[in-house]
Amino acid sequence: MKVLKFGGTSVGSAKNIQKVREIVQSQNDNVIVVVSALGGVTDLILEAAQVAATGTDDFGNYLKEIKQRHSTVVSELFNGSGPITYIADELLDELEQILTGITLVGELTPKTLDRIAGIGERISSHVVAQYIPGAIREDAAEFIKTNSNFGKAAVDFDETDQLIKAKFKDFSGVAVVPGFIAKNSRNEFTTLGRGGSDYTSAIIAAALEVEALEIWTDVDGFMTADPRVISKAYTIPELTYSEAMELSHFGAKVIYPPTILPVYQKGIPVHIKNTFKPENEGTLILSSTSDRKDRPIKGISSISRIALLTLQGIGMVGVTGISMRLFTALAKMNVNVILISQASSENSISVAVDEHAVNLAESAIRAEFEKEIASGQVSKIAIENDLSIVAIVGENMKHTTGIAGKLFSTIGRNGINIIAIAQGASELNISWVVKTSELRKTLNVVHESFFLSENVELNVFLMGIGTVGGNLLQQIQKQQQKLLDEKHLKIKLTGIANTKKMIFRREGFDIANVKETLQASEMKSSLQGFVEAMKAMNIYNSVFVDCTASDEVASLYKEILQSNIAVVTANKVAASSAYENYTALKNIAKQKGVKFLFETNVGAGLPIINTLNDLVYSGDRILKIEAVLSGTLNFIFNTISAETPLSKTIQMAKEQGFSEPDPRVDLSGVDVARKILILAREAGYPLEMEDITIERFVPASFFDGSLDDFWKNIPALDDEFETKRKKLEEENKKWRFVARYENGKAQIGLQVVDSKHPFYDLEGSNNLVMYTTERYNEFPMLIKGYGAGASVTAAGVFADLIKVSNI
Ligand SMILES: NC(=O)c1ccc[n+]([C@@H]2O[C@H](COP(=O)([O-])OP(=O)(O)OC[C@H]3O[C@@H](n4cnc5c(N)ncnc54)[C@H](O)[C@@H]3O)[C@@H](O)[C@H]2O)c1
Ligand SMILES: N[C@@H](CCO)C(=O)O
Repeated sequence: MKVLKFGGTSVGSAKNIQKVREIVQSQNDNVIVVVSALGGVTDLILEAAQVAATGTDDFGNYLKEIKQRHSTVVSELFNGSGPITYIADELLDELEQILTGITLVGELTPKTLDRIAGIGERISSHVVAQYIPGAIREDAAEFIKTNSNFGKAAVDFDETDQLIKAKFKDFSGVAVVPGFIAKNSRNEFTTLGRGGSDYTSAIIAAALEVEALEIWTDVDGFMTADPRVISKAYTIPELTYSEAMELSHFGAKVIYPPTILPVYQKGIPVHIKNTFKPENEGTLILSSTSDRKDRPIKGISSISRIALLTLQGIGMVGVTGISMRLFTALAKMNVNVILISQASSENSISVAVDEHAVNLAESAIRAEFEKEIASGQVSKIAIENDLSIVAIVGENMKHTTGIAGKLFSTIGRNGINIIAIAQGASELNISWVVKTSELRKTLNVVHESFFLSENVELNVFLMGIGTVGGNLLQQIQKQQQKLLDEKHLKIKLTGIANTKKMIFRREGFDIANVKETLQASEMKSSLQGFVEAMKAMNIYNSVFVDCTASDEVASLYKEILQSNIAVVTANKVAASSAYENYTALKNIAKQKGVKFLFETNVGAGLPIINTLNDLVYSGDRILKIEAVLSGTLNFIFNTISAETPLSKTIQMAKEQGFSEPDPRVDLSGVDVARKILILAREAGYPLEMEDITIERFVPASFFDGSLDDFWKNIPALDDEFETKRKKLEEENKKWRFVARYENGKAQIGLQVVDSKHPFYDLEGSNNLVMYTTERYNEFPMLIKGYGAGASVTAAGVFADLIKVSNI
């Protein structure tokens, strides 16, 4: 035998009741069907009663709607005829009479309310019983017996179990039973509390020790998190009774928590199923589950509209009875305590309560501790509003180390402040309090970090869509699906700006037409505006990508990192700024637990900085760096010829995307100076730009004036360079612009190399770096390859981005 319970939505319309019939008829077993009232009817009855209690007869509108709901369903299912019409009318007349009575006396007692609260179930059970061929209706009030705590009566299990067993002793077929209602020993109607139909079904299931209890509802079962917040939330296939209980308490309103106890005691499996998608597996609740041990967390639940009350005072330390008095005071006022946190110092106790109860709770505590407040033993009763409680639940957390560590470091890394924490020794649940404004981010972060989300999300805010930024967009677009399919990494472009416009979208932009979207945007670009928008969006796993060459943009990193947003940058300005600023950025990143990555600052996509870091972190010491670090200059010296003069090669380097937006930065040696400075710093040497000796090969006068002046004047150097070039060619030598670091000193300049020199054969825009280290001593380590260009640089930025995601 099985017990099937159908909720309000499942019996909410004629169409839905047809589905219920299909489900019941598809069972190859005897079934007891427990039903709720038609969706929304119980609320209407309760509201009508409240209105009636004001002494007016304004309940008419509610009554009309209640009657309308039932008559629509009855007429659609039974063509408006048959015995059901009389039964429904009779019960609705009973409701009307009692509501009229309430109006006359102008008072509503809990007992009277219970007299009518279950009328919806009484009607719906008749409707369903008559609609399923061969089904009989049984009245729950005859066999579920309670005390007289109207509104939430306690079940007398001894009597109830006996009555249920007697009632269904030789039962076969289909019986339909109203949920929620019961009677006391005086034969008066009582109710089992809201959500009580679940409870009814569990009481019957437990008494008869049935094979299974199925709760049919309008969702697919317990989800890993609230699907309205986490789009990636999915149905949890199996839960233990304790896990289901915890998740229900913390806001997952799939099942009414007391339901669990009777079935848990008898070890009866509970299956949560969706009436509207019966083919889905749903959630199975059992004594022990067969799920994966590598996922210690089953689900995340949350409750909003929480207030935290903190009772504080040095005078509380070591004094017994404080907690007892606190909780007794709250209990007396019927204030439900949702979370408790007390530090071992005992100088404060925090309790989380429903926001609506906070004033009541505060006055109860003030009254209780009046004397201690007056004497200063209790120094403060602090109240914080607009909070939420989040809880992770999972039996596999027990004795698994590192969960709390991972949880709180992930939350911290995303800049979310934790206000209070509670974990019971059962290790089944860790709960913590955050500001409600941080709730969405918290749920996302936790869902993702415990692999409850199938995909890791990376939210990208890109500034600058020129040569590198533009190419990066193309690469992300091309690779997006593959990363999602194979690496479960979802890269979302959530913000983008050029110098004119900026746009933001939490759900991410379609990269295929993001440039058009940006152009059509009305939002003017503003640096501070961009940062403020990122902060306001407050999305977890956010990364700011700088593909500009701007000083102003680089000056934003501090604030960005401080907001727990990672920074990936192709722009060398920050890492080559004052040493103090460079270290400050690194420290903020470290302190906040977010990444600050700039691999493309040296050698474009070549792994020059990462390799250096690996050497240093593994205990090697960098003794000497010799390198060709300018793609532009190497290209120029490889391209210059009798037909292609210096000025032309500079233009070509610009056109091919090798040079800086302003090529004077390359020609002046500034770009290379920045690079050797960054390498020296990453090698552990605190160098400043002034410490670098720069030997220029283009006279300073060419860098005075505007960029236009530069382009106009530069051909004046062509002849001189051609003469020198010819001579070099005859000697079979080449120019290389070389950077060197050794013994705390760095210098850069033009060098003539012969064919034996390792830099001689460095083609095109290639770069080459030689690290002489303690380990790579006799034969230095060499890294060589394209040192500039849109696609390789964008690829390097992309690689840094992927590193941020930690996949
Ligand atoms: N091109 C390369 O081979 C290469 C290699 C390594 C590193 N880099 C670095 O990458 C960065 C970009 O280089 P690029 O070649 O793409 O230059 P680019 O001139 O093609 O693109 C830079 C873009 O940034 C935009 N920009 C500038 N200031 C801005 C602001 N305040 N707000 C929004 N957008 C702004 C510009 O409008 C431009 O579109 C530079 O820092 C450069 O040093 C380039
Ligand atoms: N302008 C730079 C780009 C790479 O950093 C170069 O030519 O090397």
